[in-house]
Amino acid sequence: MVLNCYENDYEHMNTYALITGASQGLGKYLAVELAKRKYNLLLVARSVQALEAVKKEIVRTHNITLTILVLDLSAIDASTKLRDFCVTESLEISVLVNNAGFGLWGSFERLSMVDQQNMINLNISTLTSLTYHILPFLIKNKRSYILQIASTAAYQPVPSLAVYAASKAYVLSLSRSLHHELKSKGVRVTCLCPGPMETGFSDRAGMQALAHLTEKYNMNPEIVAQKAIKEMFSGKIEVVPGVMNKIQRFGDWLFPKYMTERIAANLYKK
Ligand SMILES: NC(=O)C1=CN([C@@H]2O[C@H](COP(=O)(O)OP(=O)(O)OC[C@H]3O[C@@H](n4cnc5c(N)ncnc54)[C@H](OP(=O)(O)O)[C@@H]3O)[C@@H](O)[C@H]2O)C=CC1
Ligand SMILES: CC(=O)[C@H](N)C(=O)O
Repeated sequence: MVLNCYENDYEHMNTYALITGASQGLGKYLAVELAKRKYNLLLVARSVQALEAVKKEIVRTHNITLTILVLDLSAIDASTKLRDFCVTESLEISVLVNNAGFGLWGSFERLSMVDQQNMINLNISTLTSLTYHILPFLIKNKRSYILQIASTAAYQPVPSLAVYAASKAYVLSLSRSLHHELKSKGVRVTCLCPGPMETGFSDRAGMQALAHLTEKYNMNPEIVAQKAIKEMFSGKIEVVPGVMNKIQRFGDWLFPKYMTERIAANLYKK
């Protein structure tokens, strides 16, 4: 298998890829793809057991250094704690993957504001502040990469996922701006906009009742991760994996917003 990036160029050897939300789901497979390319890994999530299991699985196959850090990234000081850990451990970071995130399914006024604020803290605030605080590590390298995880939900408002979809629209907008701002500094920014995947997302979002819908369009997160990392190293600004997701993206562009919003409202109605 030909792995793009720099398998013949050992500039990145001994540097780390920092991946948030790597204890399961998409983040775990993104970690595997970077381990294949001989990156050392710093994996961050809340569940120590799940992180330990991922570590055991990866180091069994790949000869890299893998460090885990248990941290609730929805906490306001999480990004500075993570930055301080990287300074204390003298980690050279050349890839940042802001993957940790979750959704909440339900009407805006009925969902808990505390839970929705936590989602904003993780999906928006920590993603932004971690990008800011890790940037100095990335700029030290000749080539570095940032992979931000948004969603196809970024392309249109989704009633019953109102704050979640808005958070992903923010991630997409921020990523596209930073792609241009940071190019001259040797930092390539890519935004991944996947559609539904077979992960723990739906359970956490409380979307079990929509299983008939999500399972119909679910993508394998391992396939999504392979596409995402390949396109990140090729410097692509925006990645929409899967034909159905590309069709949805085209439809969101082509049809009037009111029409696509009504379709989403009916699809995701709780
Ligand atoms: N699955 C899908 O249908 C889609 C998902 N996405 C996006 O993909 C990304 C990955 O989600 P996915 O893999 O699907 O979902 P999962 O729920 O399977 O994984 C989420 C990961 O994030 C971690 N995480 C969640 N909350 C926190 C927190 N407060 N602090 C630290 N880590 C946290 C979890 O670990 P732990 O619980 O141990 O903390 C886990 O490793 C998310 O940003 C999501 O929005 C986008 C489109 C579709
Ligand atoms: C809204 C979804 O079903 C999906 N999890 C996504 O984030 O696009």
